[in-house]
Amino acid sequence: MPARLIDGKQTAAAYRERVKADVAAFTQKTGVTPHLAAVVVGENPASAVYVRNKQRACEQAGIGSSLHALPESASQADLLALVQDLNADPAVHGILVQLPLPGQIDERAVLDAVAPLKDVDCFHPENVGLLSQGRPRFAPCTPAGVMELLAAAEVPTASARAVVLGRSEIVGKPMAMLLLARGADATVTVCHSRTADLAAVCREADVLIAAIGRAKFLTADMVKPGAAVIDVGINRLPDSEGGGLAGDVDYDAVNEVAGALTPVPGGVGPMTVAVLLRNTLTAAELQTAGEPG
Ligand SMILES: Nc1nc(=O)c2c([nH]1)NC[C@@H]1CN(c3ccc(C(=O)N[C@@H](CCC(=O)O)C(=O)O)cc3)C=[N+]21
Ligand SMILES: [Mg+2]
Repeated sequence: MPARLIDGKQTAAAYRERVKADVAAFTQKTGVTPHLAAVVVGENPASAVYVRNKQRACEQAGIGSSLHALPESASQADLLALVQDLNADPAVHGILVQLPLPGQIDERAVLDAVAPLKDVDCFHPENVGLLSQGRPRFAPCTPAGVMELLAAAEVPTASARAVVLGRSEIVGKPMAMLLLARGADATVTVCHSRTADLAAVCREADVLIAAIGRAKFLTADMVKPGAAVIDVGINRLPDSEGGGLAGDVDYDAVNEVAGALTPVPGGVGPMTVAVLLRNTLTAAELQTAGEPG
């Protein structure tokens, strides 16, 4: 019995329509157009695709965007100077420094330099702190996108055992925070590549979030029959395996065991972009006098 498809494209489209209406109302009231500055360093082809998707989504939502590209050889000082300029520019509300960065640059130092009120990724320690205290300024894009998908698919979290597979700063850890938050009330286990009996731990999950960055890693024997499985993976397969995009989930096999399942592409990815739009409006509201903080 195949799993129920959780359609990220459809959920993201409805979410983006709501953001578009809120942006229009904000701009109408304040005369301010929210603006996202995207910073890209080097020639990473995946980054170029994602940043282009984000800019297109901005335009469709009435949000301005600009692309700030530095060469692969850029120094950390060059990048920090650019971030400082964007921090100081009142016309820029959101700043997104597309990861990964080239090896000569310390990602943590750069992400720490983004003004907390413009940190639409929710990567800055201040914003991660607010998130962990249950009073988030911004929703971490991918984890909040996952929560929207669970809600849209009417997957209950309050009574659920949730297992997060992966402990990254971008997904795993903030994902656990959102599932634990009052209102979501899940009972959360975070596991990772060093977890013993990983398959047994994953099989305990009613809600299983795969975010480890390894193509088709989550196999059917790791899924409790009927569980909801959310695939955060965005792995580019080598041409020898047919190329294209694969998730962290072995989709065809898990599809026969799970109760609900997100596809890759068409699942979490579009939601990540949609939440980024919401965060950019939030940033504009926070930085526009007279708007509720
Ligand atoms: N500062 C920063 N913030 C990020 O949020 C961030 C980042 N760096 N670096 C890379 C990852 C990856 N990421 C994706 C966003 C959208 C799709 C997306 O739209 N995916 C489409 C398919 C797109 C395609 O065709 O490749 C889908 O899954 O349906 C994927 C991946 C955000 N990231
Ligand atoms: Mg690096």
